[in-house]
Amino acid sequence: MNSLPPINSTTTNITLNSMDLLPSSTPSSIAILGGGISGLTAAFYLSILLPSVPITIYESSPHLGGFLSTITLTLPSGEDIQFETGPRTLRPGTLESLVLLDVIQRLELTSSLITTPSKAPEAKNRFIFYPDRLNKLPSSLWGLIPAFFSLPVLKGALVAILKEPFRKRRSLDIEDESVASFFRRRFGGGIATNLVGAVLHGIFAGDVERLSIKSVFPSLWRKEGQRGSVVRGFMRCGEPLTTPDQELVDGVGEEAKELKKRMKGVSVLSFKGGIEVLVKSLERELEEREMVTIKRREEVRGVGYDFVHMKVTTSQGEEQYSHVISTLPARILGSFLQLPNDGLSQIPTVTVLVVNMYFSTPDLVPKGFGYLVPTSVPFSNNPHQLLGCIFDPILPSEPTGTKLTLMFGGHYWDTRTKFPTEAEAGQMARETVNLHLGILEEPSLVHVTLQRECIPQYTLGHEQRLHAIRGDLLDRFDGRLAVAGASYRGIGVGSCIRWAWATARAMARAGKATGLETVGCDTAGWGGAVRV
Ligand SMILES: C=Cc1c2[nH]c(c1C)Cc1[nH]c(c(CCC(=O)O)c1C)Cc1[nH]c(c(C)c1CCC(=O)O)Cc1[nH]c(c(C)c1C=C)C2
Repeated sequence: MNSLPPINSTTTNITLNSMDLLPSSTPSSIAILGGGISGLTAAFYLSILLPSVPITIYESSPHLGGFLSTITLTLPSGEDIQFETGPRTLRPGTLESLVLLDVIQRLELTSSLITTPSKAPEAKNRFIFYPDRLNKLPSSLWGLIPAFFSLPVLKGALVAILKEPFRKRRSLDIEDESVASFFRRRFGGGIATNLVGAVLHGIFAGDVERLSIKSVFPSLWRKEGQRGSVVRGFMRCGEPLTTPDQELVDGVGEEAKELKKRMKGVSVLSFKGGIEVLVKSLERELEEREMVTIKRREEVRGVGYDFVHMKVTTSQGEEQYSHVISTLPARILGSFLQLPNDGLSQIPTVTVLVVNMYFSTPDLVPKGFGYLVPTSVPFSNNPHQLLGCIFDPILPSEPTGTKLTLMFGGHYWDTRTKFPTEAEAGQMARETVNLHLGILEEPSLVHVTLQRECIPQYTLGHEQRLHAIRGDLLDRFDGRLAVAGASYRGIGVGSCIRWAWATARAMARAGKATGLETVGCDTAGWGGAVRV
């Protein structure tokens, strides 16, 4: 199963800039902090690359997988309905999905895949609720022209796009900017608040006025910098792959590239049995590896370095390792590292309230992926601060009906300390589907999950913060402590897997890493080019 060759020597030709000045130390024992998808992926690849090195995963909860969780509820009739309470789909179209596909084929999960073609209504029909109704977004270039004239949410957008190439390019002293300010400067206010604000609800559950264009849409920022215009930048194709992306393409197995070719025309992936299948397979695989130990219900409380060993303090005691990879949320790691520039503590997160509902009547919503609600919708039309609603597919094993997942809160609840109870959340969801979709029927099943601090926010200055964190980690830990996870370089499952793989590889090959080696380098990510 493992076509990735193990590493049995410290001599590698990897380029790590300032890291090259540090003495290399071959990992002899590695701790992974956090058993979410990033921690599991890092452990998975380390156990392949360094098969004789002991690896210990620390997870504070009894379950692995973090926010990835599939649940099954039973109707009074005895039939089961499956819900996802967190991320549910994986995107095979991005360059970084190569690592996800590498994991999938190594775990022999290809036969469990469920694929949704890009042309299927469930993938291509996306809606924005604005100001009091669903606006179906165009799914093709041809559909765009009539949509400019008929959709309230696209009012003024055509003129804004035509004018964009003639707008002044940004001044050289702007180092970063909020997404809203960037779009206002390039396209005017309407697109920024209505369209882009909604899209950021559907990715970061975040505030378009606070998120950083440079970290959230790096390719748009780059296009303006290089071509003076986003629209002109899009007209230029065929840019060469950047170094981190080339390393990605070169680093994954041929089978993953083959699988990627088979995924042409696929919009999203999931698994029969839900997204948790990925977690369970990784867990099973790691449990079978003699050198891997998984410590559940063991909370990490501190990390130290005495210039010889890394020390991990947990709720159960203290252990020594040669190297550590932290996949804990940046703020938690920051609270016990207290680095001089304190960059870790400045990466905030938002809380999202997820309500899953099942109604026994089918087709209560149009065919599609779901809808998003921008901040510009009047309060009276979105009193409970819904961010968006997913129209979940009914599985072949399930009775006919309508399945919805509503997501509330996010940045709207930044200053809240008290969140709705289960009963209040259920009521909020009922009132919202009534107001937005005209659904009056009582749901047969309702499930509420408060995902506390689940999505990191790449706010203004995020990239500078990452530079500072990299410097602090090198100064303090000599490349023995590296970071991975959603806090840094991409919040989706695919990004978490890509960067955990990259960090594990850097640590295994060079014996020193921060996980932030390529900060500042262009990468395709989910916001950029899609090529293999
Ligand atoms: C309403 C809230 C949310 C919805 N999804 C997420 C939230 C917070 C989380 C999320 N969605 C995307 C990502 C990026 C990584 C990935 O897994 O691909 C994350 C963390 C993907 C995404 N979802 C939407 C867009 C435009 C994107 C970017 C990639 C793409 O174009 O596919 C739109 C969207 N998200 C939600 C809905 C209801 C929706 C559109 C109708 C839910």
